[in-house]
Amino acid sequence: MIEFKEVEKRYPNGYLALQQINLQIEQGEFVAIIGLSGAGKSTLLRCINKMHDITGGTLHVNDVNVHRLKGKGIRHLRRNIGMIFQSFNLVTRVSVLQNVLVSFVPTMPAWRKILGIFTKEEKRKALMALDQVGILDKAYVRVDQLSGGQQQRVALARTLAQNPQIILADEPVASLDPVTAKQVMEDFKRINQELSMTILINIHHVDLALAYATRVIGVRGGEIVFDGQADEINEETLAFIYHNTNQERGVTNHAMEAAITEKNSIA
Ligand SMILES: Nc1ncnc2c1ncn2[C@@H]1O[C@H](COP(=O)(O)OP(=O)(O)OP(=O)(O)O)[C@@H](O)[C@H]1O
Repeated sequence: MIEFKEVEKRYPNGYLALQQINLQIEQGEFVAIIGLSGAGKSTLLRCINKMHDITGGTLHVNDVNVHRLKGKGIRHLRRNIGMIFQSFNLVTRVSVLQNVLVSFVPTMPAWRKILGIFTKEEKRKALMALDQVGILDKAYVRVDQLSGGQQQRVALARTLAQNPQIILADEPVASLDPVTAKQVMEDFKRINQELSMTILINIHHVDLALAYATRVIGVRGGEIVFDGQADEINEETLAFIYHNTNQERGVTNHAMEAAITEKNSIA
């Protein structure tokens, strides 16, 4: 379980990015975090694996107080929490399999790290992870020969090979075309359902958030302003989450209507 209690995050320059965050996420949930750019979605996600340190309140992951962790404790936490980025973060000049095998490096003895030797079992697990995301046939292809969607699947396989309990995905489909974005969301959904991994996904595509996640958290100005089931979301709640005094209301409403129409067509 991930548990935020009265969490605050103030950046060193004094900017208060998160305040009064109270949240409980049970193992196996599929949560989408939505909100305007700058609302605090990435900050919220990155506090969970201690990429950012909270500056107030408490944050526990499976009863471990994240703020207190140091060195080995942080490495252990991150072995249990996979992270997926918009930019895939792959080494594009080597093979798909080599990229997935990288997930074992943190737990390998130093001599194997230096020589780059992987065991049969590690290779088997890496190939299984590629199979889980449907790109086993690409195992020996160089990453730079794959499409964006396939590259995001490699990133997902690399995370799966590490067998985490939680996957944090920061805008994983932002750079993909709509069809590929849906395929990647399907991968997340399948992994969530079949492996009971908790998935937390930051996403700008409200339509995809509503179609695939079971729970939606709306962040506005560093605070949680909505927390409920995807099917509880309507135009009014979206207007509240996406309320921005600097934006033309008409434009915002148009975007929301489009999102709801799209959600209904996906569902
Ligand atoms: N290192 C930092 N130092 C100071 N302020 C920061 C830092 N990182 C983020 N911020 C600010 O904190 C606020 C929240 O940023 P965050 O990246 O969490 O928003 P977001 O909702 O994920 O936005 P986006 O959807 O554009 O990625 C923003 O106003 C941002 O400018």
